[in-house]
Amino acid sequence: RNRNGSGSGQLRLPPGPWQLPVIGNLHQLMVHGPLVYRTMASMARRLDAPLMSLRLGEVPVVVASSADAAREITKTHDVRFATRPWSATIRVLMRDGAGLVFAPYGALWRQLRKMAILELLSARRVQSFRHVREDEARRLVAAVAAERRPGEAVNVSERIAVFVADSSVRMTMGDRFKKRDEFLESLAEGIRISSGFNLGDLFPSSRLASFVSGTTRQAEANHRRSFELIDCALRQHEERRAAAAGAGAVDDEDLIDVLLRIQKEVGLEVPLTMGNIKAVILDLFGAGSETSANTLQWVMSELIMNPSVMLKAQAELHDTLQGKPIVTEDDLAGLKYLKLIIKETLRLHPVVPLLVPRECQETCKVMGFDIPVGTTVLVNVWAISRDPKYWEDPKMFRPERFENIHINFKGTDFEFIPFGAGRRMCPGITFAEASMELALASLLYHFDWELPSGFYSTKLNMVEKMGGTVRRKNDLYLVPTVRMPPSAAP
Ligand code: HEM
Repeated sequence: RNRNGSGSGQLRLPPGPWQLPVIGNLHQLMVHGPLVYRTMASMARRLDAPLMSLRLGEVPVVVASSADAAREITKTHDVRFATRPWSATIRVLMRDGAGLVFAPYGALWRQLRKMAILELLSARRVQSFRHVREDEARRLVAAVAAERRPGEAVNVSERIAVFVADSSVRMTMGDRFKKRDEFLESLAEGIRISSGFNLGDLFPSSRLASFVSGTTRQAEANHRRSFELIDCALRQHEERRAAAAGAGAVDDEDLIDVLLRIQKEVGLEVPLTMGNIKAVILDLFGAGSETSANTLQWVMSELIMNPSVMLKAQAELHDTLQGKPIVTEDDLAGLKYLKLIIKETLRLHPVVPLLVPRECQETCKVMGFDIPVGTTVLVNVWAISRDPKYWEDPKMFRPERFENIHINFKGTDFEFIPFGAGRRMCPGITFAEASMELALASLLYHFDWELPSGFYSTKLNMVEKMGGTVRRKNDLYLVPTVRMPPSAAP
């Protein structure tokens, strides 16, 4: 074990594995491939270190891997860890103004956060988009039915991603976006390059400037492209509004309307620039789409491997709907088992497994160790929610485990925080739940699902891929059989 960290003086840092000069612990992480949350979990277990020090290139990192450590970081010392590290990449991506996800802790972040909680992602706002989700869920089942050939598989991953993307775009700009595919591509790249594991960000002061400038160039190109596409979305939005006003039509506010209205309000503590507005729009997609879509893909993967769970969920749906032609959001409240399935999936497959990185703003003591100012702090939610200390048979997919206990993901039960906790916790839970529940209920109500012939559920490939979020490495292909014909839908 080391007492690492150059210049740490007499500080008592959390224990960590041996470090090499220059690269620190990168070699131990990289040797096991890109699923770093898994490698970090086994390192922390081996060292019995709920708080563990690492150095990734030049970046000092502390990883919290127990419920107590997570509570200390996100609750007890909340304010000290309430800012995000700004790498060279993030600086480029935020050049025209920060959004909510990366805004440094301070007045701008507070204002954006308040706007998100009270206006953009409030329960009332989420409710106001009900018709969009119901309409997109109908399209989802219609698309599966149309694509289906007897005995042939449908790309479920793709259908789910399209459902989530189209609903998000419509809630944001009131309509489909003509450049949706380009936009999603640029967004996925932005998420990947901002995740902090590229060489330029790990060696910010390096003289080997080529990879630093390579990273910066890539970030610059991505930033330019994303902002051009947002400009395009804003223009399309304006044209639509003008046409609607001309026709005397009155529409619900979409999220762009809300943002532009708030921008004009007097008395804002910090003026909102168009740069901030565009960054928030990007945030809503970046933080909301891949996360919800990937979670749904993991749900469907687990259901295929656990057919008795799928049958139980379908039985609940049929009992609740009593032959109604489609699932509506009124039906969701009665679907208790379906909600447990989503909960259990968030436990086994937290798609943001290390939370979004925090940075220590002020040297402080946590669990008897010193965390120096400037340290990047990660919370290994993946490790915590599979730890046998808190979970019986942690690797088993068993939604029933949540039946008689009051553990929830709302940020107070630290053994289960897939959305984080404290001031920086995800503000999009209600938004995410609404689309995930409706899409899942619709897929299970209208179809039975099987693996293509020759595949066995116990052999389903569950290999993960880490981009900005954790997704399936291979798209999920399943064979649907119609159970309740979507054509019966109005
Ligand atoms: C299954 C779906 C989702 C998961 C698992 C998830 C998870 C997370 C996590 C782990 C964080 C970091 C929390 C922390 O640092 O403690 C976060 C932050 C955030 N999420 Fe989500 N999220 C989801 C869906 C959404 C949706 C649908 C939206 C909005 C449309 C959203 C918006 C945000 C924003 C804006 C932040 C940054 C908050 C801040 O820094 O103050 N998320 N999310």
